Amino acid sequence: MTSTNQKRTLGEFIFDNQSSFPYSTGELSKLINAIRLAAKITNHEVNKAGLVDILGDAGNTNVQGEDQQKLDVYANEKFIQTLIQRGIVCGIASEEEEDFIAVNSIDGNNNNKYVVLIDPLDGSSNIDVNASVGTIFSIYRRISPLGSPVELRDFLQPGKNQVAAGYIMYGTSTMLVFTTGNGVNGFTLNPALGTFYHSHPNMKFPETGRIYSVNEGNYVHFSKGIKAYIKYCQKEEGDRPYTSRYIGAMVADFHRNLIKGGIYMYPRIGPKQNGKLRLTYECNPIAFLTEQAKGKATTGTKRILDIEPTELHQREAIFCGSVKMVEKLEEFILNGD
Ligand SMILES: O=P(O)(O)OC[C@H]1O[C@](O)(COP(=O)(O)O)[C@@H](O)[C@@H]1O
Ligand SMILES: [Mg+2]
Ligand SMILES: [Mg+2]
Repeated sequence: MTSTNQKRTLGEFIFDNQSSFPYSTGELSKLINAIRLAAKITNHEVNKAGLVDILGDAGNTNVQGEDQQKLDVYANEKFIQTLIQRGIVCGIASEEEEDFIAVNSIDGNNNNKYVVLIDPLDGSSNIDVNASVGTIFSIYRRISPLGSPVELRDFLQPGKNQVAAGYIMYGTSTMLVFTTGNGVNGFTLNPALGTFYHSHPNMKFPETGRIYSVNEGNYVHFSKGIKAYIKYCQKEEGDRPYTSRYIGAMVADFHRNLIKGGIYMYPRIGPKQNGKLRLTYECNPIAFLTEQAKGKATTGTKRILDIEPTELHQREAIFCGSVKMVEKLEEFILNGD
């Protein structure tokens, strides 16, 4: 077992891999370093959530009509502040902000190339019960001309245009997992040293698995095909029944399935709603990681990364994980719905 010191740090990894980053001029490295810093600041508060006045409701609702938790607001502020203070992005969009935020470069111009979309605190319903939560981020190169103010279209690009994406998981340990289009790597924070170490190189989904993750409390609202797939998972046959695991934070359910093999599902809930998860800062970054880890991410009928977003906070159904399990689900949807 290589000791901590023998493992590369995240900073070293970014430095060593900078030349493989798309359009590498160092700006993306600085941006990932800023996300690393905001992650540590947020982690510090998450870890002592019960001791400081950061549990519970913040008393406002966000653009989704959801009650904001104090930690949603805190994480949102810390990530936005850290990115703005470093003047390395031209725009930020967040689950907790109705509109995107235009950011000038340090010299006051609009010369920065990247926009960032974030879900500052994923799994908000887990905060008060001390269960795992996360942060999700997605990075694009702007399409509007350099030197001009950032535009909405810079944030509404299809997921396949992402140059980087990742998440931070605040769980039994704190990890940062990300991709820049060259595979997926995971880093674990050594809290004593405040340093992320390269603990999980080249993460890949097992081709198949025995874990399915879905809120079965919504079962009555699921389509025939999805109900049939869940029954298939529960049937005593071959290597089934599979195990049902649902932490209630997409980041944590995804992370477990990435390591063990499995499928995460958040389907449409009845005719009206288009699923719960948001395309631009939840589904797209998780889908990019999934494909980079040799898994599959779909709406059930369409590749998530091919969807052309039309709204900043639009919702999409998502099924992602081990390729064989997602393909089996698609089969049931094709035959059942
Ligand atoms: O309680 P439900 O409906 O199963 O929803 C849980 C899902 O909603 C989310 O909490 C949505 O994310 P936020 O907490 O960022 O709003 C996911 O992390 C999780 O998988
Ligand atoms: Mg979320
Ligand atoms: Mg959130």
